[in-house]
Amino acid sequence: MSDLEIRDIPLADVDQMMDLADLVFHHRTPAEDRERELWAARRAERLAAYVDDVSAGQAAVLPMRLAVPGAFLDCSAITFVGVLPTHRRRGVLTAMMERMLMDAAAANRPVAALWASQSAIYGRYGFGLADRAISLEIDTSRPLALRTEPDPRPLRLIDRDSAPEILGPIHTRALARRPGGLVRDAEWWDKNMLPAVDDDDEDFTEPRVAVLDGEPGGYVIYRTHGEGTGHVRIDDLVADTPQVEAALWRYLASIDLTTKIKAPSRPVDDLIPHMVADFDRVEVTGSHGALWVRLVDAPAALRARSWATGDSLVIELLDERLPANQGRWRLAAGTCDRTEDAPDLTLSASDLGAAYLGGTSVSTLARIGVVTEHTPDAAARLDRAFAVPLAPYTNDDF
Ligand SMILES: CC(=O)SCCNC(=O)CCNC(=O)[C@H](O)C(C)(C)COP(=O)(O)OP(=O)(O)OC[C@H]1O[C@@H](n2cnc3c(N)ncnc32)[C@H](O)[C@@H]1OP(=O)(O)O
Repeated sequence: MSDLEIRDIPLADVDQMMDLADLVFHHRTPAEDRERELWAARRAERLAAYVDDVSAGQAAVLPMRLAVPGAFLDCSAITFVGVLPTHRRRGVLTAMMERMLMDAAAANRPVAALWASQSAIYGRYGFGLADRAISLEIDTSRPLALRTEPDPRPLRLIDRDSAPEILGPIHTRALARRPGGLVRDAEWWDKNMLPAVDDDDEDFTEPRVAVLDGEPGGYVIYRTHGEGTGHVRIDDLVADTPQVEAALWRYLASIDLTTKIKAPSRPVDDLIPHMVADFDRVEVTGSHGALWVRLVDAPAALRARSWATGDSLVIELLDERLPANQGRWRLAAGTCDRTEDAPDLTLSASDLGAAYLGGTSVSTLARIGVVTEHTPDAAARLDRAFAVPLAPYTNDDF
């Protein structure tokens, strides 16, 4: 291997990061998205990998807080990963990842998380796919009857500038109920509600924001497209109660000159497929992987997480990249202690990352042979302890 050195990227060079991102992702970022990405790059910890003095790769880490079951944890949110096509498969990403995980540990962030461009990349670094999302389409060409009585209070449309103040508290309450989301500050709301270019290149309006005020309350951020047979596309929909959620869906379904709602990202346990009186009106059109999670300080992350049973069991954690995690741990509510006791099950860092938010069944991982049970029912016991009332879900782009 040639000489490889990791250096910090100075603030003055963030523009070049956008250029490298465009090069490796084969696109040209439109001006309005570029502004948002520059904002993210400026607030990030930025690093470049130099090979023989050539800047061959980059990555960035946003210090964020991740909602995990029963707690919020400091998290290295990894993004902007790219390596020049001329320098691929020579260990550049591996060197950057080692540095980012080391930095996360030094900064006392118990977890790291990312959105992967390809599933094949990050398991080797101890990341596991911790949640998924589904996409839905709802036929609204006729009135949509709901089985849940909608909250009768009126909605109002608000200015995007009011979003942090009004939507922020509703979003924060939702994070406490459902793991997988990231804490948003005022700047996040501001930058992430800029018009974005649509994946399907359709001509959507700017985001509209409808709110049901109070507690319980809720909001929906959506865009509309077309006339007559146009549709509504949901960017974000959050409600404190199923009744508020029903009120938001009823509102969206009744917007004139539209015949369809498209929801590209909803939780896997979303209520709307069950809420509609006629199930045929809702079609689940897809499912995609969302957040990949890595326990950087596994004992700290496991102690912080809520535990749904009074059980206690021993895991043998395989984690060669972060040896402080490696070995046997006795787990119980609020407890993760080193032990010499025989393990109930053996699992890898990436499988623990996948299971940590409660969105991946350890029993399934045992059935496919990647988690090893040493005592009967051990995987099911860990599943019961990791159980969460609402499936993890991530709708934060970073
Ligand atoms: C969080 C994010 O930002 S996701 C965005 C990631 N970026 C992209 O997808 C942009 C396009 N791709 C790239 O820039 C690069 O190919 C990267 C970043 C994916 C990989 O960078 P590289 O420097 O080539 O990775 P590196 O050489 O360290 O590879 C380490 C290992 O991962 C494997 N690997 C790397 N990328 C891939 C891939 N896309 N698919 C399968 N395996 C991969 C390598 O084969 C290697 O395996 P080995 O350890 O068994 O030999």
